[in-house]
Amino acid sequence: MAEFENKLRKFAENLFSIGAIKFGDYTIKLGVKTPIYIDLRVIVSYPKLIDSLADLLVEYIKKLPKFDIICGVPYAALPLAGAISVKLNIPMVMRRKEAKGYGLKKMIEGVFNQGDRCLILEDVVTSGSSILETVRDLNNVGIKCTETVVLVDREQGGIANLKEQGITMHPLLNMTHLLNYLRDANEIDDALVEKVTNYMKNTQVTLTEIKKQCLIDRLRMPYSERIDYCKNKVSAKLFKIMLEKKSNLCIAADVTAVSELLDLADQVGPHICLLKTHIDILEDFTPDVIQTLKDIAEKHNFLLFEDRKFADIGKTVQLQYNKGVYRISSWAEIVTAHSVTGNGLLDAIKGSDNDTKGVFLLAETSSAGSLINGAYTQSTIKMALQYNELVTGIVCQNPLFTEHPGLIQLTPGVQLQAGKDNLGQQYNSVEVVMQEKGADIAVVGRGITLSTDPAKSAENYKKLLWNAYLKRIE
Ligand SMILES: O=c1ccn([C@@H]2O[C@H](COP(=O)(O)O)[C@@H](O)[C@H]2O)c(=O)[nH]1
Repeated sequence: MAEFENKLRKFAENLFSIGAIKFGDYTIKLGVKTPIYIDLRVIVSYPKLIDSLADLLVEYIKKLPKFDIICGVPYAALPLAGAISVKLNIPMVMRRKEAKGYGLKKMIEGVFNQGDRCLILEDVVTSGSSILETVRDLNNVGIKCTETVVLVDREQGGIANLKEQGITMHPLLNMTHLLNYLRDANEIDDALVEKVTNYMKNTQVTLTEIKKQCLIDRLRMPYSERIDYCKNKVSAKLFKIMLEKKSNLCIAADVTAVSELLDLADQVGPHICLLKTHIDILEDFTPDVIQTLKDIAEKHNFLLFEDRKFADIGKTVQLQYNKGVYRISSWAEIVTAHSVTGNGLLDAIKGSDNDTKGVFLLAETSSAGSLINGAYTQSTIKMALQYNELVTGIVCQNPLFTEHPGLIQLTPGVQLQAGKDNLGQQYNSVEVVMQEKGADIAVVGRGITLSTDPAKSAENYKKLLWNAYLKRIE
């Protein structure tokens, strides 16, 4: 025991001597001011220190509940997590910090199994928010987290905040120990110890504050809470319809006869929040179809959504949207657009008002061999955020923009079972799109339109999708 404490003292003194502990006026995460700053990122320059610290941690960790994998909170804890992983021969996973919000990039790198128990390693804890962000991303891929080992606990609320979220923190050192050890070693005086101790007592960070500033994850938020984040009026309206009808089902009404379209709309109407059309595939389209369609939409309380996938220069899109036989802007509350031609296209759709218009931007497609890459996806999300008063959401296949609960993820390529058609369309099951792929609304076409009883089939999809959503936010 005394021997272990001596090692901790030595560790504290070493940290001070390499400049990892600084006294002065600093600002840390969440805008908190501090008279002591601990920056363990410098330890990468001291391999022997990493080695001896890893030995100390291994000794400490052996007393904790068993775990299957280890994850260091980026970045300071990563080299230590690596060293411990090697010493204990326990695999490590890494949480990508920079991948947030774009591309097909996985948030968690490494090999793991669903249900694996993960020990989280963190360098310094103030409020616990970085650990909770890591836990969120690990939980999202099915990894369980209940324990975290922390090198230094600043004693500003971290332990309690983590406990509230079901995580037990095991600090190697806390601030009180650290200050005492440094004073015993004549590195700091009593006045400084008192100053830092008072500061810690007066600057406790609560879980509510953390949740307000970070930890936003649309995948875990109920639709009802996301309405307040919507900048586009149509998104808010859509969320309200979804909640009223308990439906996150969009039908892809890809039929070629007007009578079929109207019949289908009336049959599936009670079960959908959106009816998606490709209006130009109707062989007998006449403008009066639109009024009938609008009446059905009103009767069953769903929105009309033309999947036009605009992709031209702004001027042409303006004409395509407002003119021609289809006069899309006069009836479709939502349209789709590619981001490929840039802002002009959205300016064209926006026109002079955007209160009643919504756009889903395509950031990924469900088709095999798509040429869209991560950079394009990322730029599309940026564009969506820039035009957030017009953009309802994003069409994509992966859980992107999780920190933007006001945007809706629309995911096509959904059937009861995973599969594909003979022209490159790829399907995921309801559970996969809702629980793994981040869909808020699933688009189902032939899964319903080709069934013998579309109304029944739509009702079934509606229930499955809604239950999958409820499970996701549990
Ligand atoms: O990436 C995309 C974008 C749009 N779609 C459209 O969704 C439906 C899917 O119909 P299924 O019959 O369920 O395959 C269709 O209207 C597509 O144009 C998509 O599939 N993938």
